[in-house]
Amino acid sequence: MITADKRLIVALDVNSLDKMKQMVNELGPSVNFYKVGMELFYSAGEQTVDFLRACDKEVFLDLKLHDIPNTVACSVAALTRLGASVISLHAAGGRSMLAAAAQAATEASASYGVPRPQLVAITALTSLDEVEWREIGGQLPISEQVVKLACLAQSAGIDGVVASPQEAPLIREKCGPEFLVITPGIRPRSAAANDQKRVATPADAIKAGASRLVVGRPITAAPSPVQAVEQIVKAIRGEE
Ligand SMILES: O=C(O)c1cc(=O)[nH]c(=O)n1[C@@H]1O[C@H](COP(=O)(O)O)[C@@H](O)[C@H]1O
Repeated sequence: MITADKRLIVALDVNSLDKMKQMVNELGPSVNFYKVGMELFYSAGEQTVDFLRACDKEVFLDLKLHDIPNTVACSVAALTRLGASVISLHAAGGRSMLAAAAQAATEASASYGVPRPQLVAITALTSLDEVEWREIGGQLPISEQVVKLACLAQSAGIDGVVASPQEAPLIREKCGPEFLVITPGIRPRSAAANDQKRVATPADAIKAGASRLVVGRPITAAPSPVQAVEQIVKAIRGEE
């Protein structure tokens, strides 16, 4: 079995603790970073994060917070207690919301005695293409809007963004080498796109400047999830 690579985050998009445990046990030491998103968290709650932490796995808690600054700050404080390494919120919540969240993460981590989670801002969902983007009022091309939101998030004290690999080079150029760029919309050449529109292969996402790749169905729905992980990790390492 291949050694784990923290640049791969596997999305555990299942609806029960049992199904989650089954996938984590199947993947074993080949994966050390998992994403708990809305489906799993709303189905099984905090015990999902507790289980992963007990297995020594890192967690990206992807609840995509988007509300007024006070509500998001208090939610970030509550979630910080769980010990996730990364928490997501929407860049479209605006500067005050982003700054309040960043401050809450710092204060809550000190008061709970846990490491400060990194906050990442959702820019434009990878399921959107230019047509749907204009339909919701997008004025700039998606790539320009994503970079604009990335710069806003960075200047408000946010640690990184979630964007498609297609925008990663522009974000890197504007926000520098330290800024976290997490890219879903990852599809190995043989995998179905499903509902994703702005996609790239694992190798291309890394070349584009992504720090970490989020991959769900190409692994979890594969005939052999372990083999799918091996292929993706090799691609990330430039060994394919
Ligand atoms: O925040 C995310 O992780 C996210 C943002 C985005 O723009 N697009 C996106 O697909 N995601 C998540 O990334 C995962 C992608 O899953 P697959 O399409 O199955 O690989 C899902 O859990 C989505 O919720």
